[in-house]
Amino acid sequence: MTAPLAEVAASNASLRAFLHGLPGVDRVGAEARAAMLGTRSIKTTAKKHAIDLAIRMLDLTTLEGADTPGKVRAMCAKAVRPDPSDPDAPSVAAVCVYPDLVPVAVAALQGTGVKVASVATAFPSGRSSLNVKVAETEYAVAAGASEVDMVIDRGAFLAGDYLKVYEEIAAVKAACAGRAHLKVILETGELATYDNVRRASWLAMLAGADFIKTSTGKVSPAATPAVTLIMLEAVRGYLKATGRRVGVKPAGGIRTTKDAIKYLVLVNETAGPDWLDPEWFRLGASSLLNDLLMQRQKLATGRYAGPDYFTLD
Ligand SMILES: O=C[C@H](O)COP(=O)(O)O
Repeated sequence: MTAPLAEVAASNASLRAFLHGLPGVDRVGAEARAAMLGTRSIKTTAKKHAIDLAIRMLDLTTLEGADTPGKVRAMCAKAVRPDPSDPDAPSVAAVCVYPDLVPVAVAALQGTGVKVASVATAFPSGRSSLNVKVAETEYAVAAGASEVDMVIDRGAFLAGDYLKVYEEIAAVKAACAGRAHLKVILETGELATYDNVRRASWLAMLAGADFIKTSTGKVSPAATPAVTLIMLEAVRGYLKATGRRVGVKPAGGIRTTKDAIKYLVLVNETAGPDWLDPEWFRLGASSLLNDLLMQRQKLATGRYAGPDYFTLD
């Protein structure tokens, strides 16, 4: 980190000065660029590659109060071998579950290479004490989660208490103890402005985020191309300023292959092709995988399998 950036978190005033000194987002320009990139068509040969890449980048997610060990085990089986009729179909990157289901997912995925991500820090609201948030993170990591998806304290952020948000992220990062990657969920649907999305992205990265993630999937709007564009610009700028690469994860409401491919185009054109890797880009989704598999099979055979061919997402 350059010297001035290292000093940014010395106080709330210095954080505020830095974050409010970032260039303002041109809302109309960002939305127009995201929309324009969304209309790019790609060749059929590239489409097969894009679908496989999207599967490899997928954080297959279930975050429901009604989740059961059986549901998580079934999801893990699907994560490893999404299409039982095609051994060449790639596995997803990770499954994402609530902390108490981490042991179930870890047992089911042992030796497969599919990672286990746990939400933490009083997901989705983030309303609890720091002690509880840190304890929940420690619990998930001790249970074997190799990725932690935390939420920021949006109340503190919107009240201008940037230092509180920074210190919380840093404490959760410390609780990951070098054993888990930290994804920081900004919950962009609650941040009110694109300028705030840019500020929250930088704040999370300064505090140690390995990934910045758009949304919990519990708030509308969730991921949008324009918000993701702003976050991709932020990670590109942060790499330039510090030499450290941070990943990006749009999540929530991504349900179709068409949408997934739009995000891949956005990554390629905004952050650059170095981010086109599951190490640096993920798609968080509970019900995208079946559409990717159906489109994949359509490309291979020329026809769609019936909608009930694949097990339910
Ligand atoms: O992190 C992922 C999201 O919670 C999934 O949201 P979704 O159910 O809208 O796909």
